[in-house]
Amino acid sequence: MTRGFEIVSKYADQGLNLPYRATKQAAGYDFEAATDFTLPSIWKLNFIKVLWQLRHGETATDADLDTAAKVLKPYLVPTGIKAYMNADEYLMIANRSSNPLKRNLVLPNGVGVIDADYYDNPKNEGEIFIQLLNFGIRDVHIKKGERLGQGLFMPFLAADNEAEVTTTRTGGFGSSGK
Ligand SMILES: O=c1ccn([C@H]2C[C@H](O)[C@@H](COP(=O)(O)OP(=O)(O)OP(=O)(O)O)O2)c(=O)[nH]1
Ligand SMILES: [Mg+2]
Repeated sequence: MTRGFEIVSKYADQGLNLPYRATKQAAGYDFEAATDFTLPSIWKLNFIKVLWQLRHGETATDADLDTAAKVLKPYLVPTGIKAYMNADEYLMIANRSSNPLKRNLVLPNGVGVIDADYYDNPKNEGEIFIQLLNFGIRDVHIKKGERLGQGLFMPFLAADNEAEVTTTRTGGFGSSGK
């Protein structure tokens, strides 16, 4: 076992496809969405707020801003996939170049880094999520099976004289603290 992909147990009977390379020499394994998913436009509420303000001369309340904040954030789109790899490797998640052009979707984290110790973590079994932000003016409806992004297995190097790291990964997305 060197590196590869598996389906997360809770998706076992959902007919998911493992990530795959679309052409002979493609570097990235394309990941599909595990479920239908809606990515709200980050502008929508802002437009409504501004129009409301222009028409009625009222400023937005804190409650309005809280509602807007729910939409103005990146979403974690589930893939139902986990990846195993050697200890000196990681899986880089990159956007598909067609996503910004065709669907106004960007990876707000630039690239995603899937650590080798994320695999089978106790919190979510190592499920990989693709973080996406919809900068278009309309909501984007993703269908199960649509390709969201690509994963590239990469080697990494460690620095000299590094203090021994003893912390075990328990999850992702801020699990190791601030
Ligand atoms: O696009 C991404 C990025 C990360 N992850 C998962 C795998 C990764 O191993 C873990 C932690 O990612 P990272 O170290 O980049 O985020 P963090 O904010 O430092 O979280 P943590 O404190 O859990 O390390 O979250 C994803 O599923 N998708
Ligand atoms: Mg981290």
